[in-house]
Amino acid sequence: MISLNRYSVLEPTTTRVVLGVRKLLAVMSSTFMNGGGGVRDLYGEDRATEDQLIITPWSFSVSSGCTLLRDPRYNKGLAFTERERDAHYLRGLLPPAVFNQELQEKRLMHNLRQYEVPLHRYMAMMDLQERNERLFYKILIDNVEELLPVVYTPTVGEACQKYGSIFRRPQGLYISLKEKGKVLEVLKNWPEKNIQVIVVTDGERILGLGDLGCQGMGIPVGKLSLYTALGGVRPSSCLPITIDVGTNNEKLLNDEFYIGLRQKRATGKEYAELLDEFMRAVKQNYGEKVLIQFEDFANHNAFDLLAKYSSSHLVFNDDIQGTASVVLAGLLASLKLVRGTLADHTFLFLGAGEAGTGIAELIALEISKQTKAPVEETRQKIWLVDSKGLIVSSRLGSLQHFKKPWAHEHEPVKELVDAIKAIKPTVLIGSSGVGKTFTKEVIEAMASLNKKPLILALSNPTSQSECTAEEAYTWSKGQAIFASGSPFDPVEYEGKVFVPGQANNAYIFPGFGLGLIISGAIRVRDEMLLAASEALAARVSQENYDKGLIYPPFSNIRQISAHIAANVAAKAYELGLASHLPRPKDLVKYAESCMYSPGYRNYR
Ligand SMILES: NC(=O)C1=CN([C@@H]2O[C@H](COP(=O)(O)OP(=O)(O)OC[C@H]3O[C@@H](n4cnc5c(N)ncnc54)[C@H](OP(=O)(O)O)[C@@H]3O)[C@@H](O)[C@H]2O)C=CC1
Ligand SMILES: CC(=O)C(=O)O
Ligand SMILES: [Mg+2]
Repeated sequence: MISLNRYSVLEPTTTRVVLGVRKLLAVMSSTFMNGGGGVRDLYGEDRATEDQLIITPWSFSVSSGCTLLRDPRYNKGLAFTERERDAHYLRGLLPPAVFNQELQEKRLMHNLRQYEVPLHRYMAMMDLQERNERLFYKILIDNVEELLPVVYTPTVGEACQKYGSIFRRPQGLYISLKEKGKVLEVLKNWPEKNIQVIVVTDGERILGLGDLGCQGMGIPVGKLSLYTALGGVRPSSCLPITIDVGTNNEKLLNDEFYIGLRQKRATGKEYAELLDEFMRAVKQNYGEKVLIQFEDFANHNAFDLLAKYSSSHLVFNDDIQGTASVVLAGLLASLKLVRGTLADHTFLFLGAGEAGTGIAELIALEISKQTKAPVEETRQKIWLVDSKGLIVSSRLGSLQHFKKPWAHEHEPVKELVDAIKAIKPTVLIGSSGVGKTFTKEVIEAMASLNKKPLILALSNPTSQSECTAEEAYTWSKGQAIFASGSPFDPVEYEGKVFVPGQANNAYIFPGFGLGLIISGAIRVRDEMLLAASEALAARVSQENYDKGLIYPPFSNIRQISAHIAANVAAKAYELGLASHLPRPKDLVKYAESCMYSPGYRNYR
């Protein structure tokens, strides 16, 4: 198998065929000139580059034998055929049996199900990803509903909390303050050159678990595995990154197994400079069309980073924009169950941060689009409560900028339940990161005001959910339409089975990103988020509605992602932001055809 290896690790015993010296030197020099920019000398032959250092000498080699078995991208384990075992020097390195991929999948799923501790399943999945990438994605795609809670929320939250203890092999790129001034060089250490999506965190707001510093790496790794499994983006073009500027988490700072910088978080100029260097280096190394997804930054940085880079880079904040799009989709779908239009509803949020205000703004934009009323007017039916109570105009002077548009005229209200009584919302959305805040009194208040209250408990992981599915259905006496950020099992209440939906941005970002990639989009616009919501809402079937669901099951997610991608791409073409021309006629088919397929390939 031809793979790109570091020149320094080439050994005659592990690499049987090395390309000719001339070609090797040429490849070594290729594209890896120092990033002064300007000169694109692929083979290090121009006078203009003769004084530049080769930062990373790469070489092509042909993997066989143990090297092949240890290369997760090409390893097939026991699925190597007799012919492949002969041709690739594998004889004796594998036991005699040949298992096809389906049998491997069956065996692995059987083994995974033996683990009773979710974290052990997570670790087994990560081991598989590092051992046999195609098998990892095949079992994730084929068993998505069972494995999503393992590689994603809630288990990924626990994995991040214990990342230092369970750390085996590094996944993704770590860029810390130590690398300030050298970020481009760090990017060049990553072996893949054709990167299409980067998910980056600084670890400060990991799910609802707070500051986990460098251990937040589990989130970009998990999100990108969903980009591939759910959205079909090739794993080789995905790059997880953690920016380590320290942590204010004392527990981690005192933990001997903590893997990050042992210092308090850098802020202000020092933080901004590292982030800016990173953003410039990404564009320089991967070009204009690489998608940078910001994930789990604290809100005091998240809004500013998005605003600062949205006009110069292809950036997307999943917590603000992806969450908004998924919730709007659920609301649009719910109109089949509660009737009326979006404009007929009144919305109350517990939590006015990235998720809360992001969702609020997209709802306001959609109502404005539907009714032609100005967005300043459509915001009036949307209310938010933060840790200090209802956001009202008398608080304007002390509010963060992203809360100001929601400061409506009203007397101050401290408690959520009192806000419900005063505002009389039809929809209650939890985005506070604080568990158990939708108390019995809260749910009962919603049920007393509405025949079918819509209750979304978005906070992750499960421990931070505002209420459980069982609480929502029982306390509302079966009236609630309920969905949550982390999954809950179906609930039986008075002889009826209620199936809760999962309102999680995982429905949106994989298809959204694919849509940007296939159209060659260069910027993200709100209209694309609305297009994604509409595509997702349209995938909810009558059968789903009959069960009280406002989201389709994840089992169809690849098809759903293709429709989301097609709608997003169509919008990119319409807005003149697409660069892949001509526009494919059938965007759904085109999106499907671009999706990564994890089946093993035959080796000659
Ligand atoms: N389901 C999904 O797809 C997604 C879920 N989430 C989840 O949403 C949660 C919040 O994320 P995010 O918006 O980014 O976080 P932020 O930190 O940006 O916002 C949290 C908000 O909750 C408020 N808050 C905190 N404690 C309380 C309380 N006791 N009562 C009322 N309000 C409170 C904060 O108030 P103040 O401003 O006063 O501090 C702040 O406004 C997390 O758990 C995250 O996992 C996030 C993205 C996607
Ligand atoms: C789902 C997600 O992005 C979050 O909880 O932060
Ligand atoms: Mg997130």
